[in-house]
Amino acid sequence: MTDQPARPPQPPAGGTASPAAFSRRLLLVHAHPDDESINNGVTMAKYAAEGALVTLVTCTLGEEGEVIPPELAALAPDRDDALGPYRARELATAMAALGVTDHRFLGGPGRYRDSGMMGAPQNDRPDAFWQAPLDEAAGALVAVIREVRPQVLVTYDPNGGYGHPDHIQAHRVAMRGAELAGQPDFRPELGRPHAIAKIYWNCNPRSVVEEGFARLRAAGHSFPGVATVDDVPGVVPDSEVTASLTAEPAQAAAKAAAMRAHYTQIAVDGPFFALSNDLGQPLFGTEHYRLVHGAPGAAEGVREDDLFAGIGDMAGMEESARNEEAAE
Ligand SMILES: CC(=O)N[C@H]1[C@@H](O[C@@H]2[C@H](O)[C@H](O)[C@@H](O)[C@H](O)[C@H]2O)O[C@H](CO)[C@@H](O)[C@@H]1O
Ligand SMILES: [Zn+2]
Repeated sequence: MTDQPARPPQPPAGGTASPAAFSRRLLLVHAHPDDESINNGVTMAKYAAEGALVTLVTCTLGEEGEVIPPELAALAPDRDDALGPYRARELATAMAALGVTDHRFLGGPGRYRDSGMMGAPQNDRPDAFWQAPLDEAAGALVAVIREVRPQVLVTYDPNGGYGHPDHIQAHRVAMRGAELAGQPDFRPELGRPHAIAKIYWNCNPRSVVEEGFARLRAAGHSFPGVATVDDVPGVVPDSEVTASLTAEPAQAAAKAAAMRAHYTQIAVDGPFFALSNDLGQPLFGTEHYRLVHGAPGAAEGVREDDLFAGIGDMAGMEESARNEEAAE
């Protein structure tokens, strides 16, 4: 984008500059602290370094997670139930590693609680994200969308990647929020309507996942076991991938550092990692997407290498909208 500032707008101490100061604005909606780094660490680091506004909305604090380090076992939900605030701090550290300054919890920290894995009794807690009325939760996201006014939204596929209730609900809330944010008659007190130009779902091309496991099996690693292709979220035929972003060395390092920051959830060993199930899996330096809304910015059959591709002509419209806003 030729109108990128020479230096990205610098946020005021302890905060983020106004969204209007950024010509490119990316919004990501995730279920738990750690999902953003696992799925989009390279993407977030790339756009933050390029001066775009990267806004992360995390829907829960991850209160029902397992705890890897034995010395932190007391944080667990069936012990001190103190994992949520701890993971919020892990997330802040991960965001610093990625250079992201705008991260929020949907409805405020603790508004929606981690629902546990599908079928767990925690699914039925009244404060579980899985129980949240869709338009209530989507309304909280509309407030963010109308404030930030992103051109690009990233979230999960309808299965949440792997069927976790919070991931499925995060998908639903993200898609419903994008729909409602553009409707003038939906809660006008939340701000001017905003239509998001492009929406992507996270995915992993099967050939890349299979190659990653071949690397893992061939390499030495420290994990007690190895996951399978089916354990990786969002595996799709290669042909369904419409965008791929490959890390520069700095972004690969930032992603690994961000994943390490989620110390209670992730163990990183070079180009591999494991969750609390101790099953090694590849740490991907290229992140892949399916465009599900908006015009592709590359020719038919050619993968985009930039999620903002094709939005260039939107910049002028956004600029005039900002000028109008400033004149009001
Ligand atoms: C990556 C992700 O979405 N993690 C979730 C998930 O955690 C998994 C869960 O504890 C499972 O029982 C383990 O075998 C697996 O290793 C974990 O990754 O679900 C948690 C509870 O909802 C959630 O807090 C965590 O972020
Ligand atoms: Zn998750």
